[in-house]
Amino acid sequence: MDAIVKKLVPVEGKPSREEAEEAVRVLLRWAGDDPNREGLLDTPKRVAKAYQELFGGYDADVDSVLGTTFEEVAGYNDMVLVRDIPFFSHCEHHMVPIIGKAHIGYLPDNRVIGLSKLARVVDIFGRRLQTQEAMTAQITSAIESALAPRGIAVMIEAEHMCMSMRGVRKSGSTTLTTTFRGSFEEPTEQVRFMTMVRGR
Ligand SMILES: Nc1nc2c(ncn2[C@@H]2O[C@H](COP(=O)(O)OP(=O)(O)OP(=O)(O)O)[C@@H](O)[C@H]2O)c(=O)[nH]1
Ligand SMILES: [Zn+2]
Repeated sequence: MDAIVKKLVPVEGKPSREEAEEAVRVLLRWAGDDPNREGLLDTPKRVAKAYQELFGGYDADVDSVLGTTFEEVAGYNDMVLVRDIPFFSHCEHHMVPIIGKAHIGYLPDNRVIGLSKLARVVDIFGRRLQTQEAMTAQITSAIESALAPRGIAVMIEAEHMCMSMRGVRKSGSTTLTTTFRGSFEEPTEQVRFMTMVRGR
């Protein structure tokens, strides 16, 4: 797996908690408020803590999450699809939320992975600053590298708050991204994937 997919280590080291809180105070002033008023006194501390959760994907180790695979599935070798995996991410351009769902399908090669692990991978990459394209590719590469399936398909549909709340202000528009690798490069497999994603 390439470096971007693996655990990321900040190049210049992490700032201290105090530095992070001071940065929040600067942004509060930039927004036009007074960081010293009562309601905002604890906000820098809360924001620093929230960032640890919202961006916890930088500290996560994808390889260890995807480490457990198993073969004993009675010869099952057809598509496994986990659809509608909800996620929250943040766009790397504006640092505002991306809200979406991921659908992950793969064709096993005599080996499967725990279903929850697919959702965990979405969380790891979601909890980083992202573009939707990169997140789609990273999820695909991580699973492909851990499981070596015959094929993998990943689709993400998401609303970007940077397009809804600000800028062009088009709320409700959805962006779709897909990657199809291995057997899913065949159009018939792509149709089967899409039919299963959309079917209810
Ligand atoms: N391709 C891609 N673009 C994204 C994603 N998230 C946000 N963007 C876009 O990133 C672009 C950044 O454009 P810039 O012109 O540098 O920034 P900006 O002036 O804030 O752009 P506006 O959003 O148009 O106001 C915008 O068009 C966003 O819609 C994403 O996941 N993928
Ligand atoms: Zn954005």
